[in-house]
Amino acid sequence: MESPDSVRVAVNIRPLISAELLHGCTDCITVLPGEPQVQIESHAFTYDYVYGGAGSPSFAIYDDCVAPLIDALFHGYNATVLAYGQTGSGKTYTMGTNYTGEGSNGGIIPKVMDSIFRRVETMKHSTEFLMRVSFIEIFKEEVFDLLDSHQASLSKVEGASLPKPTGPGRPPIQIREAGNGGITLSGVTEAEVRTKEEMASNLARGSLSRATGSTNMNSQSSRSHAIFTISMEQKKIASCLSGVNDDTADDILCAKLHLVDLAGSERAKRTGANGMRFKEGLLALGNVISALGDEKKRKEGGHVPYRDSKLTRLLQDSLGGNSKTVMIACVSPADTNAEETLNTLKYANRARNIQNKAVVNRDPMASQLQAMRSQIEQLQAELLFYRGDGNASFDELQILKHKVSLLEASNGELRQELQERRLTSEQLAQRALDAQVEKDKLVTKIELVRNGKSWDEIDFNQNQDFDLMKTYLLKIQELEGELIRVKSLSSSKCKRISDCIDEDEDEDETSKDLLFSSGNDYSSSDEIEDNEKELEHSTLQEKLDLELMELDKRLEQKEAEMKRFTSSDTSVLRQHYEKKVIELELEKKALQKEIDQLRQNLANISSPSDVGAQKLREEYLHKLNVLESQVAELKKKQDAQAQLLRQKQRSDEAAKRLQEEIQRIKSEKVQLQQKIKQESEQFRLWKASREKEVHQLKKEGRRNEYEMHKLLAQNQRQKMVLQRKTEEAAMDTKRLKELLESRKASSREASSAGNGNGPGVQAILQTVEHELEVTVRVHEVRSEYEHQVEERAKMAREVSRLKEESEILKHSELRDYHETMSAEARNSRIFALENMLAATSSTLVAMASQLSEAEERERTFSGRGRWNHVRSLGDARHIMNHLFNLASSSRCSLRDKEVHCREKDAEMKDLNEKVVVLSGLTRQLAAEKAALTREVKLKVGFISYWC
Ligand SMILES: Nc1ncnc2c1ncn2[C@@H]1O[C@H](COP(=O)(O)OP(=O)(O)OP(=O)(O)O)[C@@H](O)[C@H]1O
Repeated sequence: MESPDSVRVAVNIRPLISAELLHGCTDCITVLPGEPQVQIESHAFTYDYVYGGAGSPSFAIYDDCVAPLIDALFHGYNATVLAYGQTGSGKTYTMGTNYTGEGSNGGIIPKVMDSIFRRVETMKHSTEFLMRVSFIEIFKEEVFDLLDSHQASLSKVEGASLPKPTGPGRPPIQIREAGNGGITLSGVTEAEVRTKEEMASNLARGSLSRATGSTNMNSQSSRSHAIFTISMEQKKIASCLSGVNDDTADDILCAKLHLVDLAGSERAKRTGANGMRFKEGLLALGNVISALGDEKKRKEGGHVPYRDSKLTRLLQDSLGGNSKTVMIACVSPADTNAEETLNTLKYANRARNIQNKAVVNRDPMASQLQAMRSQIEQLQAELLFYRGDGNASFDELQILKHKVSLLEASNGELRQELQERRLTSEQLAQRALDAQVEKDKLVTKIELVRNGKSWDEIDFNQNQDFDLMKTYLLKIQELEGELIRVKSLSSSKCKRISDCIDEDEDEDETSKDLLFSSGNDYSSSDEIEDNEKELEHSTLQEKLDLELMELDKRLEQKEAEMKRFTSSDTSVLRQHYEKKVIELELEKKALQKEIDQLRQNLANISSPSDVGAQKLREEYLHKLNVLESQVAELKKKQDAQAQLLRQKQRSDEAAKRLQEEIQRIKSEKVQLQQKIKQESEQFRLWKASREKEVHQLKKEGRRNEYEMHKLLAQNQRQKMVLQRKTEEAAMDTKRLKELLESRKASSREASSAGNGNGPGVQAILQTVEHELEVTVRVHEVRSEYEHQVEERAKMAREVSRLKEESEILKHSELRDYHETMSAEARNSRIFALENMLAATSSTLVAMASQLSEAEERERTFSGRGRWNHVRSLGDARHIMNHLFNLASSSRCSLRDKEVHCREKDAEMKDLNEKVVVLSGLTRQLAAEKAALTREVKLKVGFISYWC
């Protein structure tokens, strides 16, 4: 009978209300005519149904979406209608939660009531119906019973910030998980209703007690999540069963329809609804929808955080469970609400991916009930027997005795099992504690990393951690094995005790085996710390859930036992037996008295020879015999009654013991629930801190990347400058060599032409010209070399600074690296470096211009016009002498220059080596950064995977 049903999603767009029109709001939602598609801004979404705007009229919601659910309800399926949306978007209006019973306000709930009772009316000849309603609200993460008579006096809460009364007058309802995995509310009022009017009055009564307040957007805003539940049990009437399949003849179909009106989903700030904790429920609902809506996670069987809030626990069956569900996303078309509307639409879109698995809810206890009924009948027959004065045998009494002994035996077994469970529970608690200790250690380690411990130190501890992980995983496996053992033990016992084990258990076992095998797979893999932690948490949660389920099952069994004890109204029975014993006693006394009287009469008969007296005597003796046998009979009866009374007393004591055990199980359960709550809270905190940490690491990673890019670019620039300078230095050296060569040649020429005139003078002039050029060049080269020396010194400084930087980057801790002061210092250093580079470039530019000037001068000197300035030979000689002097001094300086050149070459070599070292460091840094980024990505991946 199982079939996967997607959650169907409808969007209801209400018209602009007068307040919005007054504010000049415009419609920002477009509905594609004839298509269930809405468009807002640049986003388009497709749903199962769209109402309002250009879509279908709103009144059609019931026929399209809800009527099929009513059909399903009558066929034994659970169903849910859930209204979601921001405040003032029309949830209450659409659901009709504030229906008072008069007329029809067009909402879904009045139509549901109408439809159910019309249908019941047509089926009443063939089917018996038992209908109950409950109405609860979730306010500040507590569940309250809106139909509880204590609450009748509660008035509406004025203003969203006023708290509702709590305490003894308004006790919160506890959520309990039934053995079959269903959720029940212990002690909630389930009012039996027979007519539509009765149902409506319950709804109106509950609505009056609901928490409402005034917000900026809705004067009558619901500040709590309300769930109106209609439970329906139906059974075919025996006389109408001819021809009906025997298997289903005794079926009792029990189904529930939840009508959910959630509180507004908007951000509290905008509406002024501060201090409300319904957000927690909505947030958890969003997480549940995300987890169920994500196909990948669903296929992988990821953890669905139902336990994060009361709302999600209560809607556990409606979302991804045994229910047919329709979600109605209510939106306002006003452009001022566009952002919230978009959020609602996204939320609703995700909900469409949720797959439910609705099954027909046949009462699993129907057969057991039948057995109990026959037991009651049998007991009643027994009672009749003892009330009457028939002489029937004591077979029934023997049967009763046998039953009591059976019950006592089963009770003993249960007690033993309970003891075992208690032991297991203690062991589990111990293990949970151990896990917590390990967790704390890991958290401390993370803290150490964050607080600046170097990677080397962490690496040093890595082996230890790995061992820790291994022991940890071993523990988990051990725990899982034990759980399987306990579960199999429990199921075999249950089989023996009550013969009522579901097929579901096998399914559970299979799924658990799967879980364990996946756990083993996992343990064999070498995952990172976060993954381990998340898995550990979900395994622990699942284990605790299983524990809780087991306890619930146990509790149910005990309660059923208890019911069996109490079903045959023991006090009445006891009173009857006691009365009977007294009656028998009285009767016995009366008979005894009669016997005594007869004996006296017998003794008074004086003459035994008298025939009359003889006859009378015989008559008396006969009567005496009869009476004595009657007394004996009565005595027997009295003994039997007394035995029965003792038996009853024993069973009363057994019931008392059972009651105590129930109490103990209950308190254990409460403890377990608290433990689960604590565990999930701790995990939530851990997760939040991890997320924060990852966020910081990401930020740091980005900063590192930026720094790296900057340093790399700088390094590249420096390399280029260095290369250029090296080339220039090589060029200069070459040019210097050429100059030296030409100077040598000119001196040779000068010495060979020293004795002649004419051409000799010309040669001298040529020499002078050469000398001049040489001088100019020498000057230029000198200045150039001076610049070079300066530049190289600067470069050397830069290189050593860069090296320092690299050292800092390599060894400094992440935290220091990201402190603002440190970043500022780095920035200023980089800025200084850049300035220096700029200065070097400008020097080079200046040098280039100087060079071009020198070349220009050279050109001028080599031109004809220069000869006009050398008027006489004397001048020329004078100049020549001067030049000779200059040449000799320049020769010396050239030698110096050569030495300098060699020195510079050595320096250049040094510099090149440093550059190589620097590049190595840069590569190392890049590798470290890549590793860091990989780690961050990995962590982000895992966190998003577990979210
Ligand atoms: N389809 C509709 N047609 C006309 N008016 C509507 C419609 N839906 C809602 N309204 C009006 O909008 C206002 C807000 O509606 P309602 O109280 O149902 O919102 P809500 O979503 O339940 O708000 P809250 O979350 O604050 O309880 C009411 O005045 C209601 O009459």
